[in-house]
Amino acid sequence: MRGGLVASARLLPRPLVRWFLQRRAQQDINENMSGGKKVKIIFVLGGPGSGKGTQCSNIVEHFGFIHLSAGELLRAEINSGSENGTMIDTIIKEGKIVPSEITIKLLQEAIIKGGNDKYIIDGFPRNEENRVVFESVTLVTYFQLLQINISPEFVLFFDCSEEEMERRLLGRNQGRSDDNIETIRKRLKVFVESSLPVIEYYESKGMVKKIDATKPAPEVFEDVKAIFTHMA
Ligand SMILES: Nc1ncnc2c1ncn2[C@@H]1O[C@H](COP(=O)(O)OP(=O)(O)OP(=O)(O)O)[C@@H](O)[C@H]1O
Ligand SMILES: O=c1ccn([C@@H]2O[C@H](COP(=O)(O)O)[C@@H](O)[C@H]2O)c(=O)[nH]1
Ligand SMILES: [Mg+2]
Repeated sequence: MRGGLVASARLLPRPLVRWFLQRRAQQDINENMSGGKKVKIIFVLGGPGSGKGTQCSNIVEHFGFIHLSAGELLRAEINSGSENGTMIDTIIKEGKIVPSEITIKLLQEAIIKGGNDKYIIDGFPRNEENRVVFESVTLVTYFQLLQINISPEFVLFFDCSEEEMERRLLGRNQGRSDDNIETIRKRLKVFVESSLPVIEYYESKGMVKKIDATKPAPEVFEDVKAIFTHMA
């Protein structure tokens, strides 16, 4: 049967075959991950300590999304004793960005395992390369490698002053190896230099919903709630 299909496909023009395979693969991704529904992805971005994790927990509780924190996935990878663990640990302590292929593999696995149709991805994409690679996921499917597009519904941006973020991180007290003043300063610099351009990119496409994150957490959630209530 498969041999017959391959033979028939060879008789068709290549662009047509490619288009057909790409459509089938995209349908398969959507169906495998969500029982036939289109998978919704929302990126939650903001500087270190802006309150992404805090608000994502609220979103999960009220709106039934699965929360994937790229930083948490990387910390779990370190703790699992994986061969990349030491390298990831060093990068996090330096406040730098882990290579895209590592983070994206962890995110893809978590999305497929999640089996849900709504995901909030917290703290990713961290730079332009993360964004471009994630939006063009490469899959081995049917006869060849295919590029499949996964783009977010919108980007939730927690806008917070550096002073406030630094104060919050120094008081977080969760035993994180990067919550020390040297690493915090490096993370703030990397945020401005590498992560803000990603937010600007999505802003230029009209996809950013900006929230004033300097306010107390319950007030921030009121603003978040308004956005998610409208999208439901
Ligand atoms: N609106 C807020 N006002 C005051 N403190 C807050 C607010 N939101 C979160 N916090 C506190 O600030 C600290 C950092 O919050 P959180 O972990 O949610 O930030 P984050 O953006 O996920 O940071 P990171 O990028 O480092 O993971 C936590 O101790 C949290 O309790
Ligand atoms: O996409 C990502 C996300 C995170 N990192 C690294 O992890 C730390 C901590 O991330 P949080 O989102 O603050 O939990 C971050 O400073 C990076 O070093 C990453 O490289 N790529
Ligand atoms: Mg966080």
